[in-house]
Amino acid sequence: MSAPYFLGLDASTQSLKASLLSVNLDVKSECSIHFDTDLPHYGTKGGVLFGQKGEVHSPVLMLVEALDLLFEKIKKAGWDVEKIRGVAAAGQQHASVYWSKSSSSLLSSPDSSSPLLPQLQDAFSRPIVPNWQDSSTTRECKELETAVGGQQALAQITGSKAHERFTGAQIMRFKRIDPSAYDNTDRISLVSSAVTTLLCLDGEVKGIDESDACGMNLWTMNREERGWSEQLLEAIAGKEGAEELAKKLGKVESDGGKPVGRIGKWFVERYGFDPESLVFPGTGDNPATFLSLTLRESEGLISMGTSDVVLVSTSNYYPLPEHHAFFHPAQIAPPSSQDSDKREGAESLRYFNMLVYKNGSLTREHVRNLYFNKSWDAFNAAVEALRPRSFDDLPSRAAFWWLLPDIVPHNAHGIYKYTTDPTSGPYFEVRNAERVKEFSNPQQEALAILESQLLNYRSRSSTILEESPEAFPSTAGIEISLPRLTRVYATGGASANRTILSLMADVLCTQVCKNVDYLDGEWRDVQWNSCSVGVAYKARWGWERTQKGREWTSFDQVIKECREKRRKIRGGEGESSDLAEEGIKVIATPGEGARAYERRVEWWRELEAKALEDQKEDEGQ
Ligand SMILES: Nc1ncnc2c1ncn2[C@@H]1O[C@H](COP(=O)(O)OP(=O)(O)O)[C@@H](O)[C@H]1O
Ligand SMILES: O=C(CO)[C@@H](O)[C@H](O)COP(=O)(O)O
Repeated sequence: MSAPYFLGLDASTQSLKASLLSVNLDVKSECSIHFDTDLPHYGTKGGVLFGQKGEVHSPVLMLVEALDLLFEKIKKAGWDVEKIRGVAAAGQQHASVYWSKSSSSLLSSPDSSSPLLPQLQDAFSRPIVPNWQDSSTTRECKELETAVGGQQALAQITGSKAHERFTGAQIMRFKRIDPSAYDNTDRISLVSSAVTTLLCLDGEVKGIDESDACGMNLWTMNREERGWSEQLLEAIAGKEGAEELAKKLGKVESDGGKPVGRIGKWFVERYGFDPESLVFPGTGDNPATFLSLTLRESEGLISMGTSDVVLVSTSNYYPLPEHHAFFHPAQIAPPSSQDSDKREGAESLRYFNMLVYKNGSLTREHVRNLYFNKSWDAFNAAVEALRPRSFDDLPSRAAFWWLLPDIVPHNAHGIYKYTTDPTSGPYFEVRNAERVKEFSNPQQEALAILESQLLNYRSRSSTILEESPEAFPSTAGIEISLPRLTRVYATGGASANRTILSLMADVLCTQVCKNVDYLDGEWRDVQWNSCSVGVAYKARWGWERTQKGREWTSFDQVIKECREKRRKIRGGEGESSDLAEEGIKVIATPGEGARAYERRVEWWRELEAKALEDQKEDEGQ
């Protein structure tokens, strides 16, 4: 038998992507369908349509048609699909898909001579998929929090306070505005489990993955009684409807490496897939990205795409209203209340925590365009000219650029810039901060936005790590006052910028790494999509566990073994002290400037509080 391949899909807001990986996790090929341009007849912008009162959604049939097009494209590109032994899907988090009562028969044996789109027209009870940008459910969020005793209580149960985009509030609103369509709904999926269902096409709507379920405000994360929260089901569907809602939500997959089926006959007959190819539970886009870098305890991932997302790996459950707590997406977890198996190889529960910022790349781009003639080179030169280089070089300006109302801090909105005088002493410095419209030198604008964003990630990740002893050790002789991430992995478009990554190493006082590939004799930043690759890693892990004697092998172990094999294949070429491990390069380490930033976290926190006070005052006027 030839070496197996693995396939990862990523159904994100703007596109459907696929990555094909070798058995040692080399990315062989990628392709994608872009909703706006490849499927223009749906009229989406950025993959979505905007409705009334904060509604943001996309047509569910667009996802089905995208799947049809994606596999046609894969066929044209000549991918060796017959070698694929494992498949898994990632999907935008929180967004939900509603299956009709006839879905099960429509999903059981589609005709392989025809695409899926015409065959699944009646498979859905709701024509739209509410998108994560939807903000129409403020009323429902309040009701969910009230039902359990407030924000902190809901975060304690489900890992997050109520959020408009989370699925619980979305289902509650759907039931309120269209009760008959809700009644006609047989099952509710997340996007990841809907795509998993479409990969199996065996008549069964597949269970939601437990890590992805944490983005619903419905799943009890408490160690002893992990399961759908009765209290929250009742808040949504009433006492009489709670059981039915639990049925609609179905089973939750708590072992992300256990097959949920085989690739559908439709794929075998139409495209030549091997009928033995296994399908593993799908997961959310963020959990999938988390897997592409195999984070250890207290390490972090900072993704700088359209939005900035900070993920922190922890072994303790630490829910707070400002961030989201999720289960690790690839662990052999102890069984939940829904599981009947025993799991001798179960690991202790692991988590990751997530902070999501709407003001990421687009906001940085805005500052670059405003002051640096749309040039990242000019922006970077300004940062390099002014950045702190010693213990005493304390920043004396801060800029909060909340062009969009942000998620963290909740609803922070506006532009707030301050200068302070470090010689005036800690007590007076922030009190006497001067609010300015612009800094005296435009160079300061570049450094100020980056410092504020990075100090934000430094400050809030340290709060998440308060109970992690690993996060305290000093680094490079720099004395640490707050717990810190022991390593950061950077991904997303802005991670191409070495100046940003170098400043990140100083402000977060830690090593910054990236995924790299060895190509034509040198290590280069990878160009692949972390999310579909991360979920293909999961399929690779799950497949390994189907091999003799490997049933309880952990995800981290399998990835480590694959990396080791790749190193051997490289045969000693490209060995370098910059490699943190195979395929992971250290891009930046904290320099002298870190000593200055280490003294500025508290100062920044006070300035952020001041900016929020000023926002309140401005809005009151
Ligand atoms: N050299 C650079 N420096 C800073 N930001 C950059 C650079 N190159 C690209 N970006 C930013 O990356 C963003 C796109 O990131 P990407 O990860 O592709 O986003 P998404 O996956 O959310 O569409 C752009 O908005 C751009 O501002
Ligand atoms: O809402 C969140 C996380 O809570 C977003 O991170 C979405 O999960 C983003 O999906 P894509 O834009 O990548 O499709």
